[in-house]
Amino acid sequence: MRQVQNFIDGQFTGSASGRRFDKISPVDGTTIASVSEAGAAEVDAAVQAARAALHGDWGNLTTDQRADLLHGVANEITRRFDDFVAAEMADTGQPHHVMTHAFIPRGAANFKVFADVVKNVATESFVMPTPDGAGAVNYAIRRPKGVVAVISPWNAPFLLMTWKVGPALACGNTVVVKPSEETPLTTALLGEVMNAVGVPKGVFNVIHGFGPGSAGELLTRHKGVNAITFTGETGTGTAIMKAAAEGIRDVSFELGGKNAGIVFADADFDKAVDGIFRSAFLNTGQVCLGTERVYVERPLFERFVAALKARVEGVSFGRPETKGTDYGPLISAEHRKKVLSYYRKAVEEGATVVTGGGTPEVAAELAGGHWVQPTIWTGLPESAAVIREEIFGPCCHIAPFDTEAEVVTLANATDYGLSTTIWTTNLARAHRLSAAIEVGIVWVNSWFLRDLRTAFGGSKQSGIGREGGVHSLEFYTETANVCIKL
Ligand SMILES: NC(=O)c1ccc[n+]([C@@H]2O[C@H](COP(=O)([O-])OP(=O)(O)OC[C@H]3O[C@@H](n4cnc5c(N)ncnc54)[C@H](O)[C@@H]3O)[C@@H](O)[C@H]2O)c1
Ligand SMILES: O=C/C=C/C=C(\O)C(=O)O
Repeated sequence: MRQVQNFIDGQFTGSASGRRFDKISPVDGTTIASVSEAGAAEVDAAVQAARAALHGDWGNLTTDQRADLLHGVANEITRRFDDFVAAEMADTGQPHHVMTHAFIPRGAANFKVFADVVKNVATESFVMPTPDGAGAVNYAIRRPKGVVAVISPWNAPFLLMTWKVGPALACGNTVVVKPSEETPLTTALLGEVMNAVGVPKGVFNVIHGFGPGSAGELLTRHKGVNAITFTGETGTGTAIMKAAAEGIRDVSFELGGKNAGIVFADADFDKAVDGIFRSAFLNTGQVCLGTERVYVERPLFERFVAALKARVEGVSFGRPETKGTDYGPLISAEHRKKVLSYYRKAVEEGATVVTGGGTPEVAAELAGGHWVQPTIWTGLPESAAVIREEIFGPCCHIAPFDTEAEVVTLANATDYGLSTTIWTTNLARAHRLSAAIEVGIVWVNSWFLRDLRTAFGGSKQSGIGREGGVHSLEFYTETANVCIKL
């Protein structure tokens, strides 16, 4: 049985309490690892180690030396690519191609891009006149914020954790990471990489456990934490923001979504079907940027529903490492129960179930896994629960629309504001809609294309702040202005 330990001050360690929890395979329900649950002693040791590193070897490095180390981390991740793929497949049950083409390559990229941003982005300066005519010069300096708590979710664990750790370390901070209890493996593996590359001890720390009353809450309430970056459910964000208020700690939140996919009759039909299929069903629908509300211009509606149904019914379930598997399980029995409750609710509210709606036939050896059918609904009113609430599963509702104004109103009728995907060959219309839909991220004739230099984050209940490129510097550093009289 794989033993997963906390990683504190460069050492893998258990916990004073000896408490451990099981990591269950989403694929077949077997126990695949035993994980140490960090308590108050371990959380405090991790924060103290991070603090010491700030004032030790790490804090004494130049920006270029730090950037070189982070490029070394990226290179070591690449060298151990297969280890990270295997660990993340074990953690999530998601197919091999999802790991190799989408999620794991971003681990190295998230370190590389910010190592380069901190070296190449200028800080501002202004020369001002003064009454004596000699003038004064102002220039900005950036300092690390200090010890940053990183709390990450289970749906793309390595991508999402390194999306925060990369810029935090590039800016000179140190981190204490609390990965999701559902997916501890790749974050633990990154500790091995940090040691192998020679990142000073205490810079990168990992504590495992749960949220309320466990490592997550202990970390966010720890007075030695200077800032908190969190990705997860909106409700959890509320709890963490309350904890951050004690001691006035800055937060960066990437939260839930209920994203609209909009398909106009003039869209490239095959690309739109493929794009909506990916955005609704990739990672078994467990993608915050994914589409759960699809709106199709009426002349195309019937044809589009039939085409998406055919795509969905062609997926193959199976073990992630099995060649040809293109569809995995949900992360946990609890999440499966939640998604199936929405499947029932949709029928109670009068949905037409175009396909799916239940549990698929899988091989007997997989029967203990957290499998659900990919599902498409039509015929519901916009007030229906599956159209209002984030399900975070492989399902979407498709509704027809007639005018641009109508579909903008439909898309914006949500408390969330994360992302949208628009399919049309009329680019004037694409620009108009991109400005009108109240989200942080708009994709036109594409989905999940990511330039890591761009602003990334959600509006309304989907988040606070933007990360990406220079936007990450705004959160992971404190900017000071120096004014010198000439
Ligand atoms: N906006 C984005 O970029 C983005 C990306 C991925 C996932 N998400 C969202 O994340 C959710 C799915 O992930 P999840 O189920 O892991 O989210 P979650 O909120 O249940 O948990 C996320 C992390 O927070 C920890 N946590 C929970 N309660 C806590 C507390 N009170 N104090 C401190 N830590 C606490 C958990 O242990 C976990 O590590 C979905 O809502 C999805 O939309 C958003
Ligand atoms: O499930 C949500 C995926 C979020 C993706 C990112 O945060 C990213 O691409 O940086």
